[in-house]
Amino acid sequence: MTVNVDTTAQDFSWLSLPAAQQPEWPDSEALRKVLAELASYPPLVFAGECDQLRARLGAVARGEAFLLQGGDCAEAFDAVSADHIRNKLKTLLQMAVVLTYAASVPVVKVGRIAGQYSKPRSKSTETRDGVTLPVYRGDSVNGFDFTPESRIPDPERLKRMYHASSSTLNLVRAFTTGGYADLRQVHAWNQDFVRNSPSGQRYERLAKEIDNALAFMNACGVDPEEFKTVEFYSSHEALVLDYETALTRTDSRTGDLYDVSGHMVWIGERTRQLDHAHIEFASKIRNPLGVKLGPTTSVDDALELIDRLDPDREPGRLSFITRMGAGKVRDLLPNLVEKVTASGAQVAWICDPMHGNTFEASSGHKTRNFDDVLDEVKGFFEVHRALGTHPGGIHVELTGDDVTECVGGGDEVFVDDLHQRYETACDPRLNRSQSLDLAFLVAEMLR
Ligand SMILES: O=C[C@H](O)[C@H](O)COP(=O)(O)O
Ligand SMILES: C=C(OP(=O)(O)O)C(=O)O
Ligand SMILES: [Mn+2]
Repeated sequence: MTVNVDTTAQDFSWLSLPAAQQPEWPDSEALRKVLAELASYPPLVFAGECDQLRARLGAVARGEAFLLQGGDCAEAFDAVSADHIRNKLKTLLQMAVVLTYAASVPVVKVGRIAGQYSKPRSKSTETRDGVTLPVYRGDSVNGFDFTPESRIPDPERLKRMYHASSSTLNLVRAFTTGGYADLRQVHAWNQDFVRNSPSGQRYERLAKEIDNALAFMNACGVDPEEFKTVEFYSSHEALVLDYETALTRTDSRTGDLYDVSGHMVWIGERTRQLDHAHIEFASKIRNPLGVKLGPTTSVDDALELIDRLDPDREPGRLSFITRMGAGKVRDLLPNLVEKVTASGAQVAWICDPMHGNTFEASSGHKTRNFDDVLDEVKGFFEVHRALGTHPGGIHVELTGDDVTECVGGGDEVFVDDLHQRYETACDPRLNRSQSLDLAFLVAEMLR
C-alpha cells in the first residue's frame, strides 16, 4: 500500500515508499478534500514544546530522570468527555507522584493521549458467526460496530480525530496548568473507587507525607506557586501517514519539519521496516521519537534504526520501547542493550510490559496478567542493573476508569470478572488501582 497525501509544498520523501497497515480509503477525492482541510488547520502542539520534551528525554537517556508514558491502547471518540480525561490524568498524576516521591527521581510525564486513535492489527479481517468484515483499525479509520457500513474506512474520521485530539489536549492543558494538578491537590486525585483499594490506602499515607514535606518547604519560604503546574506531554503511534503528513509543518524558527499532531510520536512494531515509509517519515521530523522493539528485533535492526533516526546521537531524540514478553525479556534484552551501548548511541530504554504479554482468557477476552506485566518490568530492571545501563521508563496501557480488562492486581480482577467492565476498543488496559499498584512496585525497583 502507498500513502495518499497530495502535497506539493514539501519534499515529503516518505510518500513514495510502501507503508504497512494503512487504510484502504474507498473514495480518493473525499480523502483529498479532507487532507487539504487538515493541512490548513492550526498545529495541536508547538515545535518548541517538542524540543523541550526532547531535552527532558535527554535526561532520561542519561539516567537522570524516569519516563512515565501511559494511556489507552485506542482512544475512542465517544470517550472524549471531561470525566474520562480527568480520570486518566488523575491516574497518571498519582503514578507520577508515587514514582517521584518514593524513588526521588524526576518523572517525565507523557500521555498516550490526544491522538492515539489508529491501530495496527494482526489480521485485516474479523469473522464472527460466519460473517467476515474488515477489521476495526481505530476510530480515525472505521467504526468499532460489527456491521459492513461501520467497517468502511471514512476519511471524515481523520477530521474527527483532529478535533477530538484538540479538545482533549485543551482540557489536559487546562488541568495541568490551571491548578488541578497542583501538588497540594494530591489527596483530591485519590477519590472515587480507588480510594479504598489497597494501593489507594497506601497512596493516602504517601500523600500525607507529601503534605508534611510541602508544609516544611512552605515554612522554609519556598514559593508554593512552584507546585501549581505540571509539565505534561502528548504522544501517539504515528500510524496513518495521511493524517500525520497533513499535520507535518515547517518550523518557522529553524526550517525543520515537525509533526504537530503530538509532542512525541512512536513507530510501532508492525511498521518499523527500515525501507518503508514510517521510518523515512520519522527520520524527517524533529519530534522526539519512539520505536517499539519486539522479540524478533536483531542487533542490526536496532543499530540501523539508530543510524536512520538518530544520526547525531542526540540523547532524547530516540527512545527504544522494548516489549519482549515476561518470559523473554531476560534472554533477549541484554544483547540488544549491550551492542547498542557499545555503539556509542544514547537511546532512552523504555519498557512496554503490555504488548508481549497478551493472551486469550478462557472467557474469550483478550487480557493480560498483572503478574506478567510486573515480571517484565522486573526483568527489564534486572537487565539494565546487570549491564550498568539505565532503565529509563515504562510505557503502559491504562485507563482511569474502574474497568476489568487485565487480571490480577492488589484489588484482584479474576477471569470470571472480565465481562463486567470490559470496555476497551482494542487491547486490555490496567485500571486505576492496578496502575497505582504498578507505580508503587516500580518505585521500589527504582529506589
Ligand atoms: O495495540 C496493539 C495492536 O493494535 C494490537 O495488539 C493488535 O491486536 P490484534 O492482534 O487483535 O490485531
Ligand atoms: C500497537 C501497539 O504496540 P506494538 O506496536 O508494540 O505492537 C500499541 O502500543 O498499542
Ligand atoms: Mn495496544
